[in-house]
Amino acid sequence: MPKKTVANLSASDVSGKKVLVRADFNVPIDNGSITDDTRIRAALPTIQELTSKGAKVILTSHFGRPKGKVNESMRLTPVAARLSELLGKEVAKTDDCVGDEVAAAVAKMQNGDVLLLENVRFHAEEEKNDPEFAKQLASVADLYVNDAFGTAHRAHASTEGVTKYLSPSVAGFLIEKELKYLQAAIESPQRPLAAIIGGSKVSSKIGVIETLLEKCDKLLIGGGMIFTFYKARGMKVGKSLVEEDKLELAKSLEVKAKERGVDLLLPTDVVVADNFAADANSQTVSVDNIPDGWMGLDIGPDSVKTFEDALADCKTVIWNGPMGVFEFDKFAAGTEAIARSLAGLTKTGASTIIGGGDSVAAVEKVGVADQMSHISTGGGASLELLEGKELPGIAALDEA
Ligand SMILES: Nc1ncnc2c1ncn2[C@@H]1O[C@H](COP(=O)(O)OP(=O)(O)O)[C@@H](O)[C@H]1O
Ligand SMILES: O=C(OP(=O)(O)O)[C@H](O)COP(=O)(O)O
Repeated sequence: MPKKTVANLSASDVSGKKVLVRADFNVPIDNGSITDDTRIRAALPTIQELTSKGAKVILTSHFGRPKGKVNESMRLTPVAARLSELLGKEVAKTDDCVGDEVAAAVAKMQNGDVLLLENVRFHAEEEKNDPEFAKQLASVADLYVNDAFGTAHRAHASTEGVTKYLSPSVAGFLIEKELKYLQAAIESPQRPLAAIIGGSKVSSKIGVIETLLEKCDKLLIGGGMIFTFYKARGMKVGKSLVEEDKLELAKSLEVKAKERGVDLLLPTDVVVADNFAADANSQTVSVDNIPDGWMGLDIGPDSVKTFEDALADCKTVIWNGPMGVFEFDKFAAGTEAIARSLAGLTKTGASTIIGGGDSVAAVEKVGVADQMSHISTGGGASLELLEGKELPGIAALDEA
């Protein structure tokens, strides 16, 4: 069901109104400095739309996993500072997200002002989706906008609970954009549709692989999970990563792909290392020739070529998870080649979608992030959406 969005709100719906906006400001911070402000910039269109229409914008977000207690290193103070710079206006911040201090700060707001509430996960009630806490959060506002795509798969007080106390409850522009690309890719893609799945754990990607087998024309698998597939075929994988309890599952996925006529491609050569380290000794071998005691840490050049050929005619490509241990330069070539290949595909008019998490870091490392059609701001959320799951933070919003 399509959801109501900020675009459906008229100036009179929001002018002079207090709008609680849930954003995902869970950004990487190192020693108090934000190292990647993508998620903050992604929230700006919604904030600016609301302030330009005369709303008082009250922002709420979590940061990290403080487990329901105040944690000084997880305050949102650096986010308020960065927001002030990006918006070109003062963004005040409270020391808590509920209580008298918040009520007083909101009472002082003028139309067009922006206020940031402290990390909502300092209260255990947030993750428990406690109704009383949700009511308290909602009490300072007139209406609700959820733009926290990265947290939309969590049914928490600030993402789901508050919608029961605020009306209207609508989606922000970021959630609208994420749904537009991710849902279209899976529900009504331009074909051929290819998915590239990498990363380290079969167990965490199994749901998405199963769903993609129903939808894709081609499924390319790389990363650490390929060795579970090889071992399931009875091949030797040396010291490579294997999930022993997923061998049967890997076999059944290959059978399912055949039955459905999906082209399931596994690498034919790999770069192996004599230990898991940036400076390990390495060699490229065929996958049926992995030496005892060595571990596969990247896909090899023949596999890159096979993957590139398979992708060449695709009109939609979804990518989630690196092809190898790209954090180590020696084992980054496969991931980097796929990133470049996708950048080239975008130029041919294909829709290229990066499903969050480590693949985003990879396309940024290669410098081709701006050459992708869409880069999701949610790792877990985009995976759940691609798996066909309902995201509670979106399901709870008003229908259009
Ligand atoms: N061949 C491999 N062996 C071990 N780890 C790998 C391999 N290929 C990729 N990885 C690791 O997988 C990690 C990314 O996994 P990610 O996409 O977050 O998903 P998940 O761990 O849930 O499968 C990266 O840190 C990368 O180093
Ligand atoms: O960073 C996030 O998730 P992601 O790493 O899956 O993209 C979100 O802010 C959600 O955080 P959470 O997984 O602690 O609920």
